[in-house]
Amino acid sequence: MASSAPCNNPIFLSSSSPSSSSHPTSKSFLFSFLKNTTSTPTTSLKLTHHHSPLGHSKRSSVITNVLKTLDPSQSSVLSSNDEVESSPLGEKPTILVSEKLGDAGLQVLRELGHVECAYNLSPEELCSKIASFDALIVRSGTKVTREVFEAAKGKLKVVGRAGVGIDNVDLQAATEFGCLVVNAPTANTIAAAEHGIALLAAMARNVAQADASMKAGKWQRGKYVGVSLVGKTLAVMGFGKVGSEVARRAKGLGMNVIAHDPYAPADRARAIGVELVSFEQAMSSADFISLHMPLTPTTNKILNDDTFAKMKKGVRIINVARGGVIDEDALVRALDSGIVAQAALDVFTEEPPSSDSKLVQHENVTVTPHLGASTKEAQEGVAIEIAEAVLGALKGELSATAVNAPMVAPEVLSELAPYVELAEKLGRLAVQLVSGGSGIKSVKVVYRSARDPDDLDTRLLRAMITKGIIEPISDSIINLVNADFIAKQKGLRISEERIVVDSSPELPVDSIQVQISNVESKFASAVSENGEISIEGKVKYGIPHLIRVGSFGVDVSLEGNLILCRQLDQPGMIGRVGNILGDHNVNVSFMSVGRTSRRRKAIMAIGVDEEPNKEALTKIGSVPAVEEFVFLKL
Ligand SMILES: NC(=O)c1ccc[n+]([C@@H]2O[C@H](COP(=O)([O-])OP(=O)(O)OC[C@H]3O[C@@H](n4cnc5c(N)ncnc54)[C@H](O)[C@@H]3O)[C@@H](O)[C@H]2O)c1
Ligand SMILES: O=C(O)[C@H](O)COP(=O)(O)O
Repeated sequence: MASSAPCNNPIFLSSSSPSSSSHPTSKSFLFSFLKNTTSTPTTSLKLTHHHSPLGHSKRSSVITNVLKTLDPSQSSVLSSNDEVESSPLGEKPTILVSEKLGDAGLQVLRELGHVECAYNLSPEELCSKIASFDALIVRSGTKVTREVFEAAKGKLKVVGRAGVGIDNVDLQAATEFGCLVVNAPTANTIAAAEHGIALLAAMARNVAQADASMKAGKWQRGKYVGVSLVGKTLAVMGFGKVGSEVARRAKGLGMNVIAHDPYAPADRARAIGVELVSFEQAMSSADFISLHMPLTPTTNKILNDDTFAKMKKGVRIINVARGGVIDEDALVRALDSGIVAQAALDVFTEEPPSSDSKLVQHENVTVTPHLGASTKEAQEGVAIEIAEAVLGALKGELSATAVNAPMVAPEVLSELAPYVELAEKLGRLAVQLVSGGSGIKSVKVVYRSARDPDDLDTRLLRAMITKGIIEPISDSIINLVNADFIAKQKGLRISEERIVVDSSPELPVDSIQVQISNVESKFASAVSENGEISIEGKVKYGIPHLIRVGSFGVDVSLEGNLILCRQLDQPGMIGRVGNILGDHNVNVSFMSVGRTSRRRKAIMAIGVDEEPNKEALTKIGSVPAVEEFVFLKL
């Protein structure tokens, strides 16, 4: 008899605007739900929140729907009003803040969570603490490595990066461990852009060097003659949020601004009078180069000996992005040779850099200790932005900044919520129909819908089917963050087919069919003519129903548990099986009979509230007309 593993971890459901893509400037929305855990009971949940694109009541109902689908007993923990009562075992989520965060953000966090601020932790100290926390909030100084996720032992649900760059978080490890990563991508944009401009102007006029000289008692007017900005060409490398704000300001200073960004829309550049150019063109024509791209494998050391060699002699470099985008040794060489006249750097490959760093000590280099985001305004803004994102993820709200979860638009999520339960239950049922020794390798999901195949976002449904299939047969906890990864890791290939059918286009999905091929079934009748285990379900009146098993049509709501029984179609069968269940105090909730033709083979699908004991099941099996049966937990 198959049984389902307890679902004891958060389920993250995420969403974003339909136009969202991996482009960093796209607006995206995360919808997540912290499901009760066996060890960490239901959290007190509050549904007032700030920037959700869904109206409050609509959001609540979506969340409630998804809650119901995941665990009907949980639906009562949410109401449309502010603070919702905890379950009797309820406790607040625990949040570790490992770097200085603005007070306003801490206040927001403390309203709903237990917050511990522990700064300057060594990697070992972080690892030893992390297993007690549901969420971790960091800035750029904390390395959230694979070891941290391992040490968290499944407890850590969200990492919040209070800022933009997530290069200090091991995203792959986070995804593998089903941990959501959110960032605060907008609140420090202006601060970073202003710092870039401050460095540009300070460098051009030798402000830092002149200041140090005067403080050393000197008066060196001749030594610190600068260069003018007006009319000079500035190449903005990375035309995202910060880059475009720098460009806008540089235009105001009378500079000729060009930009290189393979992903930036030309109309945005045109709108502020910036010409988008190739990398080579930017390198060869700029008097000033300002870096504003993320640190990725592609941008790592993107400025190196080769690229410096292509620059105009006497070029000036500004970096408020990430130290790693410059080969720092190559920069020292370029400064020494005069290719680069000056550099102004806020960020370094290693932070803090060593005190004898040739780069930091270079007389033509102006440095600041990663201060780009460090204005009072930006820090308060970032703190609030990340506090909201983390709490949103923990308490089941739409959140704007998921970094490692697939995005599904909120309106799509709202539509799909009832199908989420159906998808998971079909996965859960299908896997229980596979006989013990069979390894599942290939699953096909067929969505029947009146809509055009391009008009149906199935990622959420696929994740839930994966969850339903994998969780009962492994100790993996599946959520939207890690579903595809774990499926791949387990060698499970999930393919999808969308069939346009003549039904209501109002409904996103008419029915979902799950087929598992190349396996044996413990219930032979679940095998279709094509030789695969096949079950199909649909949502009726908001409730998931099983409508087909193999080639037998049935109609039973997917609630409680299910007995599938194939028998010779003859009178009295419902009564006999019903009596056995009744004698063993098992309540029948639904019953449906599907048959091939009169008095031939039939399938009884019986919904039961309780799990029948072994004796009851043996008695059902010994009813002479019963040819096979299976008990399935939903
Ligand atoms: N110094 C600081 O304190 C500070 C503050 C904020 C942001 N930052 C850093 O600034 C950078 C930009 O931040 P943002 O908020 O503008 O991010 P963003 O995501 O809005 O913009 C980054 C842009 O870089 C582009 N890009 C990606 N790869 C590129 C490549 N190979 N060549 C050219 N462009 C490329 C992207 O298309 C995007 O438009 C990030 O590295 C961030 O970490 C630093
Ligand atoms: O990526 C960022 O947001 C900036 O580099 C800011 O980093 P910080 O939070 O460590 O100041």
